[in-house]
Amino acid sequence: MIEYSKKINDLGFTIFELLSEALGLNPSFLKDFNCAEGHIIQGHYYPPCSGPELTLGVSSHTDADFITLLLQDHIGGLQVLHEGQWVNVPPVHGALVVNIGDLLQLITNSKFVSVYHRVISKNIGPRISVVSFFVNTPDPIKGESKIYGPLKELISEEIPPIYKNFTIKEFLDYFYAKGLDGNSSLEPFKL
Ligand SMILES: O=C(O)CCC(=O)C(=O)O
Ligand SMILES: [Fe+2]
Repeated sequence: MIEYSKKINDLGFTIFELLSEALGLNPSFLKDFNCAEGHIIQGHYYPPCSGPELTLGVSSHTDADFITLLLQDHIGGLQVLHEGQWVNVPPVHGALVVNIGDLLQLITNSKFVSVYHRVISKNIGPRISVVSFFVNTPDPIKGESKIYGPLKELISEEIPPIYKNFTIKEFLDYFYAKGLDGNSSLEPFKL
């Protein structure tokens, strides 16, 4: 697990470099902005379900982070919302899914958009997935919480900010209080 975590960390840094370049910024920009500072790894276990049409593995949501790197096994079940339709994300051996999270949407002023996804239930399994969230968390000792908002490099008179400045604590408190209810965590942070 430690080896996996190190590799995912390095991959995350590379993806942040590519995303920074895609935004026309210095490759180290998003990393220097502490986007990869907190790395949370979760293991999910989905037992086989006798009535899969009656429930979901994980309900529709967007991730409350900058990016997510997701490893799913051969069972499948992950779906993304594309043009109003749920589309299967078939498992590809050795491949990771990269999702944009809400925090990247906020700081890029919606240049990158977080993706709604869910996991359907199946009567086969169990299904196992390992999910790595790149997020900045409040300092556990000092309690300090970084302030984020649309990057000044990406806003101008023609492209005004869509979101207000917020602390990571405010954002995460709202996300955890709201739960995965299918609504966007971005609403209260809109200007
Ligand atoms: O298990 C999966 O494939 C996805 C889980 C997920 O979306 C999440 O933990 O945020
Ligand atoms: Fe998710």
